[in-house]
Amino acid sequence: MTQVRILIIFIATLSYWSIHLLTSSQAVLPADQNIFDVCSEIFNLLFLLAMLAVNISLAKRSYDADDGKWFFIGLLLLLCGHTHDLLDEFISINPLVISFVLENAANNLGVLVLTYALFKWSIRYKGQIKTLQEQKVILTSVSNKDPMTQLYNRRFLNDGFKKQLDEVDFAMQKLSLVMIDLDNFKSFNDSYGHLHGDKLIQHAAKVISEEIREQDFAFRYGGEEFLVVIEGDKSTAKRVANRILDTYRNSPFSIDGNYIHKTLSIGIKQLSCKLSFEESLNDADTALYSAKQAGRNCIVLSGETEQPYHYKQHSTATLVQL
Ligand SMILES: Nc1nc2c(ncn2[C@@H]2O[C@H](COP(=O)(O)OP(=O)(O)OP(=O)(O)O)[C@@H](O)[C@H]2O)c(=O)[nH]1
Repeated sequence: MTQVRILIIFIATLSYWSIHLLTSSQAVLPADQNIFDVCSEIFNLLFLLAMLAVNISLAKRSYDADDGKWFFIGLLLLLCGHTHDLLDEFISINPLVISFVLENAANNLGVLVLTYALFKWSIRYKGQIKTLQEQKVILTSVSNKDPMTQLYNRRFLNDGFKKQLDEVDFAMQKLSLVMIDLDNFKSFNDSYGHLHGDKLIQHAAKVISEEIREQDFAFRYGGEEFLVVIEGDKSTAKRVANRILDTYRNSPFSIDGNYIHKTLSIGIKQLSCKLSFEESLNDADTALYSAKQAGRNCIVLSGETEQPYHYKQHSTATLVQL
């Protein structure tokens, strides 16, 4: 809508000055061309009145009152000047100083005020665009993030992130997928309730965000499942995964003063040009499944020995303890 308004004002201003220049060139014509001057002045006046009407009608809608005021004053001044021009064809206005003020001062001041109004408007318009751009950034970030954990969501993974990965040459840049799942989360939920379950998911997300580096991306992949895309090969990914597992296990998390024993299972797959992203994701998921099968609380690297790397041997599968 604002663009349309700017276009209307621009075309109107351009037409006005084109007509004005064309008609004022008639001044060099002999006096018997007076009828032409009168017609052109009437045309100018009608044109200014039309612009005033547009201005008033815009002011009645959402048009900014301050900008509208300056456009209005500018147009009124021009109207004054041109009314004088028209009257000048029929009567001689005395004293001369009034004639001079009316014609020159009103016209020139009118142009000045209109220029000021346009300048002011363009600055405000630029400001509005900047605000809109900032709002767009905020909205994009909100729609890319999971509201519960503030990690990236699956929509961003599927829509934006995968497209970026298409352009990566995996021979040059090493990237790895780290799939993380909270162990025995169902029994935790059953024992402590969903609200505490949500808190534990948020806690895990916090640990993950704190343990990865700036260049890595963490997603909430499912309910209690996370995906981290690590910049680096599988051994770098393993180091980061180890850190996450270590910190998560040892981080304090208690309910009603009772310490909660908690662990994670992790599957790792390095991305390569031989496999699609989906296939690599599948492999990471399979590695995660192997980690679960191996008794949880461990890390499995896909495609290697499939032997789980146990951060610390944990004999029991029931990891929720008071
Ligand atoms: N509180 C809470 N629970 C969730 C959320 N999303 C999924 N869940 C629950 O997470 C549980 C996942 O259970 P399972 O898939 O059986 O996994 P698990 O119990 O962790 O077992 P393993 O993965 O084999 O260790 C289900 O009971 C879901 O209802 C969530 O946002 N909040």
